[in-house]
Amino acid sequence: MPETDLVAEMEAEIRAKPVFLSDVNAMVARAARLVPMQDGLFEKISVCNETYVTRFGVRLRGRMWTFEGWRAVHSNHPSPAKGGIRYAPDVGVDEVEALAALMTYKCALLGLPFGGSKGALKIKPGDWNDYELERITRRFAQELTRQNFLSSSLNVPAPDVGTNEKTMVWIADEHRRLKPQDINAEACVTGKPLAAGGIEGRSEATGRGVQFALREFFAHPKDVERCGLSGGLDGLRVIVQGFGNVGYHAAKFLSEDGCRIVAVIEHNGAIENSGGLDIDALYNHFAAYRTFEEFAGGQFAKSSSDLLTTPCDILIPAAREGVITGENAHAIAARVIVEAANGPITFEADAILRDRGVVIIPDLFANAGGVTVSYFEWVKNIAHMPFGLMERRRRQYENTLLTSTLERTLNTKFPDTIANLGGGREIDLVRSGLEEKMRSTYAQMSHLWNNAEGIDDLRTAAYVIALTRIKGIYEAIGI
Ligand SMILES: NC(=O)c1ccc[n+]([C@@H]2O[C@H](COP(=O)([O-])OP(=O)(O)OC[C@H]3O[C@@H](n4cnc5c(N)ncnc54)[C@H](O)[C@@H]3O)[C@@H](O)[C@H]2O)c1
Repeated sequence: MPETDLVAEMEAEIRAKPVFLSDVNAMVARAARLVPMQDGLFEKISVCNETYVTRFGVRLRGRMWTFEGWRAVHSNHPSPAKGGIRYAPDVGVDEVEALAALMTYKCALLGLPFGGSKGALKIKPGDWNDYELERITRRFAQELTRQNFLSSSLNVPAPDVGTNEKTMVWIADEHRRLKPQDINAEACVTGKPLAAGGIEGRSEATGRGVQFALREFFAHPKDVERCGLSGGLDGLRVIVQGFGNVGYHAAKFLSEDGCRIVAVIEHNGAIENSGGLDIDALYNHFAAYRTFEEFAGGQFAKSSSDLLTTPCDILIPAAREGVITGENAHAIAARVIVEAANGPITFEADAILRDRGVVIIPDLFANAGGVTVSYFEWVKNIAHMPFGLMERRRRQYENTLLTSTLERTLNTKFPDTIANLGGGREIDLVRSGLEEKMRSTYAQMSHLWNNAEGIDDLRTAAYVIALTRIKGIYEAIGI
């Protein structure tokens, strides 16, 4: 390509992509003014500790291909650092560092014992078949292991945009081969398939968390009043952008709660139905054709970018960052925006929406279901025991303390039945554990929003809680 074309292309790329990291830092800084800290501590908290960049070659299709990847560790005040790995053709270091920073604040907000990290590989997954993706992923895992950016005690990735449980199990297997002496090697990554060290409910977890986040919001009538809505979720019109892991599960669970999913927006077109889309039928169609075109249950629209501003009650961006900007924020019709994606609203748009009374349920809370269930998976791997079994063992132990002969006999003869009845199945434990985390976290955020001076929105409330916890850790450690 001639050099002038290359420069024009780079300029277009910079214009097209807002500086995501500055948006995140500006939002955190707004909240940091409300958290008293010793001089210089906020700067230490907000910078990214280290970013590893790798360029490695893989021989495929008769030639050498060079791939570029990153793993950023924003913080490791508690270790391991935790955060997904993204495969996308337009990803860059700014995006990875911004996402790593969000992980720090998300884990602190939810009270999970992790620092923040994120990784990415510049690749279009659809250009490669499974065999090729496996070879590329294993090579990436070798680099991360070699540099200590992959390990159960230091740095634990998970799925994100363009990656899934297959990607995770390739990473885990490659790491295990390189570290055969590490009894916890399996816990070097979460989001694995159930048959290979995963946990029930991880693939649905982020969408499930979005559902729980909205349920909690609607369980607080005073909060709901602030955006001009009333009542519950039943019958509300929802638009979802992105129909991948997070968008699909969020749409599915919210339609089960009685919401009408009136539009789903993808990168190559959108589908609308004012009466509500059949999400499972849409999922099957999209899985088969990778487009909504010719789906019988709705009207297809080729141009999808302006659909974010279509009338609805709840808007759920679940694709990429920076989709609601200073340009379209004035025209958003939704009264509630749930940030299922990381960073979908720019700093500028955030201010416009707040002025307009739109309630934003912020990313560090709304999409925390994924990392919360990842935490359960990591604990399960480290403990080398499935949760169902842990629960049964606990009940067997309790049984020895039971006084009634009948209870003792039932517990001994039918331990599975009793464990299942009491929520001993892994999926029940995962769901109830997640629900409890989302409920207690929302209650703290809502309390600050309604009572603390200077906290006028849920995002600031979330960051104030996260920063207060992180500050407490730094002060306790003494550095
Ligand atoms: N997977 C998780 O557990 C998890 C956890 C927390 C946060 N997130 C965040 O949720 C978002 C989505 O992640 P995912 O795991 O669902 O990814 P995914 O790759 O499974 O799905 C993303 C979907 O968005 C679509 N998309 C991309 N650009 C788009 C655009 N401009 N307009 C409309 N659709 C577009 C893609 O075609 C794809 O179907 C990301 O921001 C990610 O960081 C994911």
